[in-house]
Amino acid sequence: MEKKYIMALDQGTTSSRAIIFDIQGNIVNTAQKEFTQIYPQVGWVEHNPMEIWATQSGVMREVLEMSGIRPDEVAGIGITNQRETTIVWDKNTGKPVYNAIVWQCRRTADISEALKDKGLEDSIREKTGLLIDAYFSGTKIKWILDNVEGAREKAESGDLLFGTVDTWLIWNLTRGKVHVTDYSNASRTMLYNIKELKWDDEILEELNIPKSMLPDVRPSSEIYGYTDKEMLAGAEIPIAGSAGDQQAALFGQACFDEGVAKNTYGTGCFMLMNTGQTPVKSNNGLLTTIAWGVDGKVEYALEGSIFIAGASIQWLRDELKIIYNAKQSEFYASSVEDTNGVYVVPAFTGLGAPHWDMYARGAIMGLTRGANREHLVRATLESIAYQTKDVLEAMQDDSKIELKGLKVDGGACANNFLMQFQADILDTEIYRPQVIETTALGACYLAGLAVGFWKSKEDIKNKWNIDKKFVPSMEEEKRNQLYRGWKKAVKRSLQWAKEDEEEL
Ligand SMILES: Nc1ncnc2c1ncn2[C@@H]1O[C@H](COP(=O)(O)OP(=O)(O)O)[C@@H](O)[C@H]1O
Ligand SMILES: O=P(O)(O)OC[C@H](O)CO
Repeated sequence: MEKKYIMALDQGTTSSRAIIFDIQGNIVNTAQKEFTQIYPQVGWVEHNPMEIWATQSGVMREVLEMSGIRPDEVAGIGITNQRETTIVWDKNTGKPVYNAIVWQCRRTADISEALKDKGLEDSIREKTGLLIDAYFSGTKIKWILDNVEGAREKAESGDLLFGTVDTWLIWNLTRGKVHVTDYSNASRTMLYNIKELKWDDEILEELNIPKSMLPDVRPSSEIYGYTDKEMLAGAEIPIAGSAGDQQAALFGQACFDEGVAKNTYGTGCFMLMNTGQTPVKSNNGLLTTIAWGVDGKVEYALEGSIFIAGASIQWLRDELKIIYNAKQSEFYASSVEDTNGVYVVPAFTGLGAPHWDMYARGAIMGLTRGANREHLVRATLESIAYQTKDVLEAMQDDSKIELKGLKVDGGACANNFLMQFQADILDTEIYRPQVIETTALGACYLAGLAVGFWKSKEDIKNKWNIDKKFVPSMEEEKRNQLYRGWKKAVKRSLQWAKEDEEEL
């Protein structure tokens, strides 16, 4: 049977998606299913790994059926995933010993603080490129081993496996035959030495994590294994690519050259800049991370992680109930000339880059008697653009590269008001591609390269097509004045929860 398609499995924080692409890199069909978010305590976030697998394998079958495509027409599967989220399972039964601890979960803040108190910040940064934070997988594994009955003994006797979501999916797709991850996902565990390309024995010892639990780390584009025969009507499809979702988006945006960056506007916002084969150390609160391992070499990126972006629009919809859907935010924001002096700082789960303040909390500043719904909606959208500016300034300073333009993707980049305001406040052109599902596209390209569906990165670069360019048109004085107001508002939100605790 002629191989005409590549399938991307995009396992995100709120939903599992399967997308089929043709040889032009166009989307043929998509199937998507949301799954349960579990909040056992304030600040804790979990997913059920079996539900992750059930939804992901379900949409994989569904997208084939709805498109009338036979599994043996698919040349390869590429995987991309929410990063850092931690799953530990028993290799004999295939059953997780605990729920997946999600990247947003703050339960290991104290384990992280303890590492900082021991003065390990510099060495961990040097080796892993990361700051010590509950965000990453390392402390989450330790929590499971310390808190789930019998887990440590089983781990020490070699019966437990750890994986980020890519690893969990590959293990299940191959029915337990393959236990691997790719460089980009390994670089988010806080256990992996991104320069020497190996699991770090000292950090493992510090966190008391047996090395036998860890997956093999492999390039982002190669055949790891094949789907089990019983899964898709006897077809054995090569699982041929894998990358964390933000790195996959960088690849899908064809940011292959040094100094080229993208920003993904989803639940959070993640800006990554390709820094080539050099890991650039940040002096401004950015992360150094592996972009991918492709063509026999590993490339790096600088990353600014913003925890709340599109999620603030969900907050307007679900909590404040002042919009019916995300799209409506554009209409309200455009119906007023400005925010009437209102600023929203959506620090609902603290602030990520470049502030890294676990104790910051959300704030609405500058309210006056005339402030209305439209102003609040506009201020919330503007906050996404301001947070991006904070990150971009840090990135330019670290890389010494002045960005000439920024490629964008993710659900919220469909908002034209937001994109124009972003161009204005950055004073930089914004390029929105025709395919904004770049995360899945990146996974598809990585798999396609491994199975020879596409020949080279050049081949892929030529497929990048623009939908719309946003050109800055704001006066410098106004831009500076608006941004000063934002900085003032952020200052007021920092350390809020901590002071509160002290007062109590
Ligand atoms: N037109 C819009 N304007 C503003 N925000 C939007 C718009 N459409 C979607 N969003 C936001 O984008 C997010 C969904 O984007 P998506 O890329 O699917 O995110 P994720 O992969 O993180 O789940 C949601 O938080 C939603 O509120
Ligand atoms: O699933 P997303 O799009 O919210 O992305 C989550 C990131 O990978 C977290 O680091």
